[in-house]
Amino acid sequence: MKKQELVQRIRSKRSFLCVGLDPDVSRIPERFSGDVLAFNRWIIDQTRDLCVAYKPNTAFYEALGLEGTRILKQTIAYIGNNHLIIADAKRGDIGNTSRYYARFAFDTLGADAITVAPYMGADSVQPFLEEAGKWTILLALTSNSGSSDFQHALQGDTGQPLYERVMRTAMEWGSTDNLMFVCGATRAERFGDLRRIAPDHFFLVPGIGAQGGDLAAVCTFGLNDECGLLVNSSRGILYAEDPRRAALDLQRQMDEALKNYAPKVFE
Ligand SMILES: O=c1ccn([C@@H]2O[C@H](COP(=O)(O)O)[C@@H](O)[C@H]2O)c(=O)[nH]1
Repeated sequence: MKKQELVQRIRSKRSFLCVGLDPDVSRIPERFSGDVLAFNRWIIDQTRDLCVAYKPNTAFYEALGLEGTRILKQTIAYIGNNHLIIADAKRGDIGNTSRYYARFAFDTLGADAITVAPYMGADSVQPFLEEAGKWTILLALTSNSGSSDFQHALQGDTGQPLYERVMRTAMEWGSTDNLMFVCGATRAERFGDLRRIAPDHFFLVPGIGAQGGDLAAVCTFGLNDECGLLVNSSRGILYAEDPRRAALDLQRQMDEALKNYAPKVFE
């Protein structure tokens, strides 16, 4: 899905919600009898009109063995072509291996985007960026507490935090049409800075809901004239008493935020 199409979908749905599909068999309602695919289909049916993206985290499927890969592929097929599908796999290896990670995510699974770790540098990220019409979503400032171990560390030569160096360097590898950044909602105080570094790139923002991130602050400082945000919620929707209601609450907050902070999206 091209950026213009994504922005058009955000505009018409008045939503930049990404629903995380992280099925935990021990938390799926009993009536599904552990049938993960049936649960995923139900969640998708409940949320289709309220979100613009789905993000299955591959860990939850890999843990189910061969059957998990089948479920993931069928889930992606069930979503269809009208949503951006992000394989949250946080890959990255020597170039030759990254090429096969890309092939798995884009060709075997049918995803539109994949999350990638930047640690191994340019040649580890390039094979993902080379895939025409696909998105690479690079970890910049993650939502977990351990993100301060490395990502905030100031770089001796420039005095920039590492996440800034990652973003500025990667912006030379990719463009606003094939590269996004993961920026955690639990780091909302940094969103002004993140937006200054990358004014025109989309950010994938996990960390609201179960991790306690601040959606309002993310929107205030993170929205740009094309929206520029995909905000993810996984457990906060999947295991809510009423998943549709939980998604609708978020969509309404997003609609308000777009009107207040990004009215140009509608022009
Ligand atoms: O910095 C990051 C990067 C990825 N994630 C992933 O997003 C979802 C969040 O799930 P919630 O249940 O909404 O907390 C999950 O798949 C994480 O692995 C992240 O949280 N932070």
